[in-house]
Amino acid sequence: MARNFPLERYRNIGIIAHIDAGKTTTTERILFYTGKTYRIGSVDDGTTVTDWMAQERERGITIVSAAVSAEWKGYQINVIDTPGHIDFTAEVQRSLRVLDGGVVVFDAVQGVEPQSETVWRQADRYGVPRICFVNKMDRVGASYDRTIESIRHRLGANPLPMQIPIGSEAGFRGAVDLLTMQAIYWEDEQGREPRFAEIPDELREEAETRRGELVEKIAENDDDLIVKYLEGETITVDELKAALRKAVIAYKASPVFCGSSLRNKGVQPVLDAVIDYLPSPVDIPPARGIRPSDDSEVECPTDDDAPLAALVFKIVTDPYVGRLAYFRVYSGKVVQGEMVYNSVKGRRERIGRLLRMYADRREDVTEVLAGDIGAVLGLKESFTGDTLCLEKSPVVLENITFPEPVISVAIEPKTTADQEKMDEALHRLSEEDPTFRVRTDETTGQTIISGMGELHLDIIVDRMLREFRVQANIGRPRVSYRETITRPAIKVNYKYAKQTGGHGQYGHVVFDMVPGEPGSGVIFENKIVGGAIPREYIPAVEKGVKEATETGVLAGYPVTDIKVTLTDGSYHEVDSSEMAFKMAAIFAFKEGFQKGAPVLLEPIMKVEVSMPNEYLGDVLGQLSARRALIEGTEMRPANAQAAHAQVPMAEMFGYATDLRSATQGRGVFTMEFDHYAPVPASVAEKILNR
Ligand SMILES: Nc1nc2c(ncn2[C@@H]2O[C@H](COP(=O)(O)OP(=O)(O)OP(=O)(O)O)[C@@H](O)[C@H]2O)c(=O)[nH]1
Repeated sequence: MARNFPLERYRNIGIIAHIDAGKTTTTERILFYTGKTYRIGSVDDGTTVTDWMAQERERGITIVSAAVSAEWKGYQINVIDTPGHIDFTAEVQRSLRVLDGGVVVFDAVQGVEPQSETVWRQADRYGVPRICFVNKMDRVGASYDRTIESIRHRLGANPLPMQIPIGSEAGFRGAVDLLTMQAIYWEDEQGREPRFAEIPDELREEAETRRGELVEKIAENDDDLIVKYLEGETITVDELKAALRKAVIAYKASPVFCGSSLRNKGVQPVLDAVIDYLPSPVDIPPARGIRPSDDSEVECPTDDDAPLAALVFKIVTDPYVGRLAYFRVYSGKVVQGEMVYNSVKGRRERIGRLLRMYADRREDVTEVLAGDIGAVLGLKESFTGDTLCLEKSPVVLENITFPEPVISVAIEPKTTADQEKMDEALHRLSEEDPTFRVRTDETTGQTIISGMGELHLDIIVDRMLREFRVQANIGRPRVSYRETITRPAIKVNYKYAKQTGGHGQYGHVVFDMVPGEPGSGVIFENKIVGGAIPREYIPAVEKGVKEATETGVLAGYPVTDIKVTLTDGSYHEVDSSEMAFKMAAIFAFKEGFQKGAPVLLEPIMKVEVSMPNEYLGDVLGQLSARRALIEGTEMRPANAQAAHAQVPMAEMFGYATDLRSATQGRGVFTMEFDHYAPVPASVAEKILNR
């Protein structure tokens, strides 16, 4: 099958924003103007297309990144929806991983907000070129210039204003395009037919000055243009666009546009800018992967004829269609009916029905080519982060790293008859969401779910009810503590020997256990030389270690940041078994752990609170009472202050309510996991006594 469009005419983009900046409304308008939806959706009526999940509609929050395809002026634009709420940064991360460019939406009243900073930094990390859209120009207090200033100062970015607004607040009517020096007005109700006109007299001088500044800034980035500029030669609009495109793709500049999605103004120039300035899959460096046989690095060129390399970035369990895996093809093609190889799981899978998702329909396709995004039904073993490739030429694309869940709650079905249904529902939800985990507490037999915050777990419980019809009670949220050792335990020696009737059980291991780097998890290494323990028993020893780390010795929390090295041991010709070696490993681990001066670790969150000036004292007081380490404060526009702090997760429950009452509802905060740190002794004692 030929491509719908040449590869240079693909754009894989995300609409990135902090909560409530208008991402969903803007996405809606994009889908509307690109002609794939037949009426304008509205977040406030709960009729949007991308917010298809019921509770998203109710809460007005976009949770799931659906990938939707659209067409604009002969280009294919794949829009990957990204969530704005901090509890879902894992969703943001995994979508950023497969995007080639982003449209960052700002609220013209609020300017840069804490969450815009978080996602902006993440976009830096994943190397996503961006254009900016200053939305909500119709609101009272909207300011295009102040928003651009905050992009420059707070994000340290290089924003280039491409327009100036015409009219403001309720009188906002259109914009002056500083490249073409034309005025654009949106006058019809749906904003479908922008009217182009002369620049109004009162804006002409400002437009001239700002065009001069813009041309200089663009020319600065291009050796040929700067010469022309300095020599006073005319530079054409096409030359300016070409130079700006290069600068955007090299992360040197971000063009800025203005509008009001809700009032149907200003969206088409953003679509034009997506085409003009954001990269196609061939403009970005090829993806890199690892050859599993020898760990060598391989390049995955954007080429349909190269061996397949595709990344699964999203699993959605659709109650009607089934399990849908969204993937991005880097090299080669995914073909319906063919076998592919999941190199992370080491499994073969058959590609079932292949779909391209539009806002209002699904389209069956026979193949998805390099640089494109698709969805497949029927994969059984493949999850978010897995690579699909060819068995004869396996490759593992760089996996997506997700933060560890920081809170957990016990959950039980309202009726015991629902237990099985609940287990199934939780299992499926955890497949979709790598930051959501399910486990059974060994001592109480309770089902424990863990996630990134209270809202995250609320939504899981809500989805269980709606999509799987399981009612559940949940307990009080608890912090996900961890356990580790602080001192090495060398030559821990354990001999597991049992004589039961005829056959005996014999396994003997010697371990060195040392504290690991923060964030290193559990590492097992086999250093036995010679045949102290036959090779076939080593996996059983490793399994025993892994099992022992699942429930720690101090208070049953998972163990982390520890390195276990198997150095010696012995076996018995007749009585040794895998079981015996596993048991020996479990007992040795427990013994060594006690010797290693074990401590409890707690998750420490990076918290940023912003509020009007007059509440700063109260906010800092509240934070200090919550064991916060205040890192600093800074002035924000419009008489606001921001406080940065590190606060133990345990102290953050109920913070939203406290902050609201201390600031008369005007303070907002964001938090994200930062690191694990030892719990102070006095606090640890209380937790251990519980
Ligand atoms: N006045 C005004 N309000 C807008 C505009 N765009 C969006 N809104 C409103 O702002 C609110 C948030 O808009 P959404 O589109 O849901 O924002 P979002 O960023 O997608 O939020 P999440 O999906 O929850 O992350 C809604 O009530 C919109 O109606 C605009 O241009 N002007």
